[in-house]
Amino acid sequence: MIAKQQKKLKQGMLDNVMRQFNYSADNINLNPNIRKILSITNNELVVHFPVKMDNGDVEVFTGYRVQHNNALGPYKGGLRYHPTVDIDAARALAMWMTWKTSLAGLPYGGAKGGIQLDPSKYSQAELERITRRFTYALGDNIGPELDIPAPDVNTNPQTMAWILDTYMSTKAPSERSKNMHVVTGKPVGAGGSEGRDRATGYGVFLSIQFWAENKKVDLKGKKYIVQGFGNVGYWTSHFLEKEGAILVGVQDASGSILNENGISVEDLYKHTMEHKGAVAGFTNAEPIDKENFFGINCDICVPAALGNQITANNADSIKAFLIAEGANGPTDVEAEKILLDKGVAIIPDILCNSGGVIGSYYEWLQNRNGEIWQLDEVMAKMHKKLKESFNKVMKTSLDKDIDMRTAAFNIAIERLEQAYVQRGIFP
Ligand SMILES: NC(=O)C1=CN([C@@H]2O[C@H](COP(=O)(O)OP(=O)(O)OC[C@H]3O[C@@H](n4cnc5c(N)ncnc54)[C@H](O)[C@@H]3O)[C@@H](O)[C@H]2O)C=CC1
Ligand SMILES: O=C(O)CCC(=O)C(=O)O
Repeated sequence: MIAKQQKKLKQGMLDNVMRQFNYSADNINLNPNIRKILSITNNELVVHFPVKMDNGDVEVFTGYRVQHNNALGPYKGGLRYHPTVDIDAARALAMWMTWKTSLAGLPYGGAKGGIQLDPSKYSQAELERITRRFTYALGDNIGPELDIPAPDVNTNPQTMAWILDTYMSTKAPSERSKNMHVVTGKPVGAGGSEGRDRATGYGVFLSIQFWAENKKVDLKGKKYIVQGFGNVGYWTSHFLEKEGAILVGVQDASGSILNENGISVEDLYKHTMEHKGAVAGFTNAEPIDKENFFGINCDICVPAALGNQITANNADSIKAFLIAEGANGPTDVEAEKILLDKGVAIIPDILCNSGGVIGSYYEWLQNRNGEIWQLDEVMAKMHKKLKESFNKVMKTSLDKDIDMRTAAFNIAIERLEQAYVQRGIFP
């Protein structure tokens, strides 16, 4: 079952990001030499490392870190713990990171990685040992000015704190404090930044709000569904609810639920905290079949789980007029064609979920400069930065009469092209 799902995600995500890239490269007539460079990853690290389990047995795990491109700055991107993590998934996700950091105007490149495992099968103590061993195995292939990991699916501030602690333990005492920015998304008490916890969801919410302002749509009373109720799904829902939008459906790994009259975001969050993160069993909503989730009657759809969730198989059933991609790569190329033909707008992942890496950048800057910023400062900076990105994408989309994903890719790739040309690699 896992092997089957893995195959589907693996083939889909890399194929998807390459098709998106090539479409945009054709659209901007990208320098063919730069197309060659950007089509392939710079470095790929696969590590196998043994870890002692609670019962005394040893298990060997496989971890990945793919560094796609660093033309604009150090590699940056999350670590995912999931059975579907493999080399192609890491390649695809690393590539999306390069476009995302470029679009956001950050001094970063793109990377991604993780471990192929189902974390629900391991105790907290085992996850700590797995993370520490993985960090040792990565060694100096990560570093505060080289490659800076962050949280992704099934990793969190605690995971980042273990990585930081392990990485620091490999450095001389006098060097340790200089390495605080080797990871972002840390707990605030361990060098993290105020606001990084909500950064991605806040960015998804702001993207929806900017889009709504642009199209003169009032978010109050609009119905929305969310796939994934983890970090991104929860915080997006939190901000949308505050704006008066109504959550009517949620799907996560445990099941799918519906209440056309509205689901309280905070009540559902409380339920998930008491049920190992699962939405299943929430009493103020009814369970529905997994297959019917994307067809729920709503205005806005927020995929905030895994890649390739909206495909040619379900795109036609979508009733929403707006898809805001909280996840990376949730919509495949075939589905996107169907949706655009139907007049559905899509705020693409590399814009929509870029609040996360923008929040990470602020954490990295604070660590690097010995500063501590207040929450309102971080949120205000994030708002300004996201608005700039959003406006650029919207303007390009309207001026050139292209969809928002192509506009976002064009801006991101042109910035990279300019960097290569100005550095004189192709005189
Ligand atoms: N955490 C971050 O800062 C960022 C995350 N993202 C992307 O957002 C997405 C979600 O990430 P997080 O919220 O951080 O992860 P998370 O681990 O906090 O939550 C993941 C959620 O997805 C659900 N899920 C897993 N498999 C599923 C399936 N087959 N069907 C339906 N739901 C499923 C889980 O039950 C959980 O609710 C990922 O695509 C990630 O790459 C993007 C930018 C930044
Ligand atoms: O915060 C970061 O550095 C990257 C987060 C991430 O993995 C993503 O944006 O997909």
